[in-house]
Amino acid sequence: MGFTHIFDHPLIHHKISFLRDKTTSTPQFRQIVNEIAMLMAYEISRDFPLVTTTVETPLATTECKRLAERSVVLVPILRAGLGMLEGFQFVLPSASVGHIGMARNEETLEPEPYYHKLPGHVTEAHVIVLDPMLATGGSACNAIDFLKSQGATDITFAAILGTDQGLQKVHEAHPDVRVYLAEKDPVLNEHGYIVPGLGDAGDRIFGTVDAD
Ligand SMILES: O=P(O)(O)OC[C@H]1O[C@H](OP(=O)(O)OP(=O)(O)O)[C@H](O)[C@@H]1O
Ligand SMILES: O=c1cc[nH]c(=O)[nH]1
Ligand SMILES: [Mg+2]
Repeated sequence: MGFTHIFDHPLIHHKISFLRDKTTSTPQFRQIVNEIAMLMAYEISRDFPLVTTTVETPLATTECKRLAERSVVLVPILRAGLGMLEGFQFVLPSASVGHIGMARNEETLEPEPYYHKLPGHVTEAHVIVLDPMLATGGSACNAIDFLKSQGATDITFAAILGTDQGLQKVHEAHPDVRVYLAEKDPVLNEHGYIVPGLGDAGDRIFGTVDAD
């Protein structure tokens, strides 16, 4: 089994309770998704490598530690993954951003990719894939397959809610990929939705709950 980290932190539990609440408005939902993303970024970056640099303070010359340039690429899976992007960028402002567009077919639950744009240095960087929902794991695996086909070797997947089914699928296909979940839920329903979950993350982030 690959690496899984499930957060157990009061701030994260508190914030997720508002995401689950069906009365939470779209602006609030979007704000809270980004707040959780920011907290996740803090933990995910715990082991990031540092380079030494020389800095002139107002008083002296000193050696400091900084993250290497171009060392992180954030890859939100459209649409819902975009909801986590600002939170990660707040903590990692120098990270480049790649995009993968993917929509799950509502009948088959199979992911259908429709767009991709990645920076060239995805091959050397630590790639963090963002998507609030890890349900069957199909979208995550498809995105990771694509990233590896483009030369990515160092990949982390960050989701707010996930299931055992999704985790198992990712770890079986990609045992080298680290998975971070803010919380884990017990089941998927017959439509592939996480239960109790929070509904359709993309629709709640972008205000399209009433779309066709
Ligand atoms: O683990 P899976 O079973 O593949 O399901 C998870 C996927 O479903 C949702 O996207 P959706 O297809 O609703 O697209 P959207 O982000 O445009 O709403 C979610 O954001 C994941 O990408
Ligand atoms: O519960 C779910 C499952 C997949 N995608 C979502 O947005 N929500
Ligand atoms: Mg959706």
